[in-house]
Amino acid sequence: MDIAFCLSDVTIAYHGHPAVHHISGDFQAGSLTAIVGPNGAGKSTLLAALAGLRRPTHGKIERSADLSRPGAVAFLAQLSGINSDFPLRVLEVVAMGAWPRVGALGTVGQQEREAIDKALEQVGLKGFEDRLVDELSVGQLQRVLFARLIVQNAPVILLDEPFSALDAATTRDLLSVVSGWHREGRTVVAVLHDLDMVREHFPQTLLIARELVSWGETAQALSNAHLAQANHRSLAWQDTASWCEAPGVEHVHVHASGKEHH
Ligand SMILES: Nc1ncnc2c1ncn2[C@@H]1O[C@H](COP(=O)(O)OP(=O)(O)OP(=O)(O)O)[C@@H](O)[C@H]1O
Repeated sequence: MDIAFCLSDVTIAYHGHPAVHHISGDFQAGSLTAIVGPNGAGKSTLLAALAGLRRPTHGKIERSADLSRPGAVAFLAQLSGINSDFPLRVLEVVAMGAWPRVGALGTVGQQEREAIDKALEQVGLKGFEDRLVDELSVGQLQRVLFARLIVQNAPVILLDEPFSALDAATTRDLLSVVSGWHREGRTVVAVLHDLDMVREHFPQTLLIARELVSWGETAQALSNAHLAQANHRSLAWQDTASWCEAPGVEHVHVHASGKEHH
């Protein structure tokens, strides 16, 4: 089977403190994977690195060759609202998904317009085209951002906590979009906290607690032993930060007192 991302000994540090530590493994093309772990486990950091927004401090992430074209890896950051000094309408935000094909200054043609209409219908927002996005509810905004992802039509889609703060109906609708992407053979990776949802809808799971705890079929990856191990590690880093022996990572040891020791 083809590999979408190959991680070799990936460490990502902020100011010398490793947030992701020595992760190795592959994301198979066409897989649907949940990234799970305690708060501060490095999930968002790892996802941002897959998106190419963060460079590993040590080790490397190789992408399959077909993912080098612009827009081939779609990324949805944690929901935080859209900040803009000028009013953006739903249609304009969804049309941004077509930018990798038409360019920032290009015109959206008939074919793209049809894709936008179809995407809005799929997320239940037909008729919302002219609404201002900063007047939408959190759930409606997330539907708009999913419509943008549908229009982008990327082979790889990365989602950071896509269902947090959403009601049951919105979650169900957007989960079915994710399942559809999986059926279409796209590679989907999502950071999630709801383990029941992961067990029901995500065949693969990567459990991280700064270091890799488990990665594989969800039932196995989320065994009680693995979850206990992840919790144990998170308690440990709340006490003292771990050392990183990777070259290029400054050795800083932070004690519970907050004092740094180099
Ligand atoms: N931009 C940054 N600068 C410095 N430290 C950061 C930055 N982003 C994250 N960190 C630190 O890296 C560690 C991992 O953070 P990250 O957000 O990746 O974890 P997470 O597993 O996604 O957490 P959560 O479940 O709470 O969202 C944390 O200790 C965090 O404080």
